[in-house]
Amino acid sequence: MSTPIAIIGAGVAGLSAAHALHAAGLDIQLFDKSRGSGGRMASKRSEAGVLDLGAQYFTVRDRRFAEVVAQWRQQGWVAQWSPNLYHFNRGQLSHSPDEQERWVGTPRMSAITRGLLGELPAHFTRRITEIFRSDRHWHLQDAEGETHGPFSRVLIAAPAPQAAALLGAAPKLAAAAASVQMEPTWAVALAFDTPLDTRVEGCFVQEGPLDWLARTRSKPGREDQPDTWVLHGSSAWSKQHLGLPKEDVIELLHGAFAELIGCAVPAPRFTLAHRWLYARPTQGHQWGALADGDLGIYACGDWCLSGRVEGAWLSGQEAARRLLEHLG
Ligand SMILES: Cc1cc2nc3c(=O)[nH]c(=O)nc-3n(C[C@H](O)[C@H](O)[C@H](O)COP(=O)(O)OP(=O)(O)OC[C@H]3O[C@@H](n4cnc5c(N)ncnc54)[C@H](O)[C@@H]3O)c2cc1C
Ligand SMILES: NC(=O)c1ccc[n+]([C@@H]2O[C@H](COP(=O)([O-])OP(=O)(O)OC[C@H]3O[C@@H](n4cnc5c(N)ncnc54)[C@H](O)[C@@H]3O)[C@@H](O)[C@H]2O)c1
Repeated sequence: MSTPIAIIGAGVAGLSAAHALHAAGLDIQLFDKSRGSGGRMASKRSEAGVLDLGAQYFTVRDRRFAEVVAQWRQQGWVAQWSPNLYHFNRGQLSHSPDEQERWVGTPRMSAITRGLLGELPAHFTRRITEIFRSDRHWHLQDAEGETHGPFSRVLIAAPAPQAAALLGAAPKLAAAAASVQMEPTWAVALAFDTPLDTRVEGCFVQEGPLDWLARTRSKPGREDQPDTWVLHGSSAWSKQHLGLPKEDVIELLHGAFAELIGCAVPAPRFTLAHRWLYARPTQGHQWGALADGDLGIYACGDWCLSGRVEGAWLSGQEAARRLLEHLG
């Protein structure tokens, strides 16, 4: 058996790379600090049903991504979501229909990464703290002090600040990753016993604390869920309120929601808040992926491209392509 390749991060980018490398006949091993796969496209099980707290949907612009999404659709992992869309601007809630195709995982966003993970070898609840070389191979150290290896190559598929911290052995790559600023997002879920009397199913919010809100049961595969809403704070508001206790975040975003939604909003029977520290890069890049073929270190993630699900998937493909190219 050949020496395997380590992939740190089992979000869309890491799993995209894992798939491409596995398909090329290479042994890979995935490591993630969380309890499961998905990263920022994870879904949380709760007493109010499954909640998509991170990525809400994705769009498709690239031909290669379109091909893979067609396969995901055939496998039953995704379906189109055509919400009744609104936008909120200058104190006005307005209907805002468009022609854009939007896709969601079914019956939850994490169905995609769960499908991609399949039977691939993965180690969860393993926060990697260091990558070091010994005997011409790479080894990983985790937060519990355990070492993993040997690996022939390492591919880091974590958000830029977390990738930068692991790229000490490749200073140029570390500097590029460290130059990427990522902004936080507070996410709040609210569940109501009585469905809200509104036609809104998704809303882009252009002022105030909120950035986006969505009605979970308007998404395919979630029709039977209670009336649950996911609200996202804007980057500016989330940054400003980064250290606020969750109860206060829920109260403030619930208040902003009640003010703009245009119908009576009773007290929710269930609430939840989640803070995404590295939610989105402040700007997109055209790097595809970062690579040092001589060292055998690669980095990928949404921050190497568009800061969206599509960008993450394409970046994983690009990292795998460059790794395979170096192998000859
Ligand atoms: C609130 C929110 C809303 C969004 N909405 C949309 C949307 O509607 N449409 C869209 O296209 N995109 C959206 N996005 C962006 C989208 O979720 C991301 O672009 C995409 O999921 C990023 O995938 P990734 O694999 O690059 O990174 P991630 O999903 O962040 O995966 C990185 C993985 O690395 C792991 N990790 C990090 N450090 C370590 C370490 N030291 N050791 C081990 N594991 C580690 C993490 O646990 C994580 O699982 C949203 C993001 C957020 C946060
Ligand atoms: N909160 C976060 O941390 C985070 C991180 C990454 C991406 N996102 C969001 O993910 C979405 C994905 O982007 P995309 O380009 O794939 O999707 P998209 O084409 O649906 O939306 C892109 C942007 O165009 C505007 N827009 C689109 N349709 C609109 C409509 N009908 N009415 C009014 N405005 C409209 C919105 O400002 C929206 O943010 C974006 O909304 C983005 O803000 C959020």
